[in-house]
Amino acid sequence: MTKAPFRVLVTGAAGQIGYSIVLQIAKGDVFGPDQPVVLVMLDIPPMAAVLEGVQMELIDCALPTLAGVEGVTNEEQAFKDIDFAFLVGAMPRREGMERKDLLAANVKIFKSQGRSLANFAKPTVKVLVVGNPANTNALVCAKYAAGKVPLRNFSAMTRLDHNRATAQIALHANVPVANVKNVIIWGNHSSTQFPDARHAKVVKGTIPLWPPTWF
Ligand SMILES: NC(=O)C1=CN([C@@H]2O[C@H](COP(=O)(O)OP(=O)(O)OC[C@H]3O[C@@H](n4cnc5c(N)ncnc54)[C@H](O)[C@@H]3O)[C@@H](O)[C@H]2O)C=CC1
Ligand SMILES: O=C([O-])CC(=O)C(=O)O
Repeated sequence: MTKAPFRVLVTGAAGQIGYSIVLQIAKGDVFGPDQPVVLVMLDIPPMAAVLEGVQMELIDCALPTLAGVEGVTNEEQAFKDIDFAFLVGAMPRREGMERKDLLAANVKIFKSQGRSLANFAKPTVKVLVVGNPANTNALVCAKYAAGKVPLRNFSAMTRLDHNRATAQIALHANVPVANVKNVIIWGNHSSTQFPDARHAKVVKGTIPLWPPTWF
């Protein structure tokens, strides 16, 4: 591979989501089969041994797109010269909680990581915030990285809401999900989210099928 590797950070790499996305990034599903990546995985110090296990598993896969894999527990090393950041590491909801109930625990993580983006990352870094409440954390992170990393480089992961709405329409209409188009999601990745199916297009065989009777 002739391209220079991207340095890609995944935080919370020892957790549920982090563990499932690192392989997809490492094997070329995200940046393409001819783009090498150096994967940098950050977690908190008590998770160092788990992180080392994840690192060993990735090395054992002998993936041609994986130019290097580092497991670290401090932000300076993690954010140094990165091109992309997947900010997953944060507390998840427990029973009875709303995503906004995670603010107290999680906002401080994204303040600190915003500062680390400003201090250590490439100014061209692109950042996807997954840790909840994702939209608020993305805003906090962007605010603390301001002056170094432009606001437009930050996204919050709300795609899941769009996928869920599309999949539910497909289930109700009894069609493959590929037959559902133009679903829109408004609002936050929270209880204020609004799946908007008014402009959706659903096709069964060759027959347009919208709105169905149950809508
Ligand atoms: N935006 C979205 O669509 C979704 C967001 N989420 C959110 O993603 C986050 C992670 O979820 P899971 O992987 O299921 O949780 P998890 O608890 O399995 O993993 C979280 C990991 O983050 C680590 N961590 C905690 N503080 C950290 C810090 N300061 N720096 C680096 N790592 C840190 C933990 O040690 C743990 O390994 C949660 O906030 C969850 O609510 C979950 C699903 C969908
Ligand atoms: O529900 C949660 O807490 C995790 C999440 O964001 C989702 O699955 O949409």
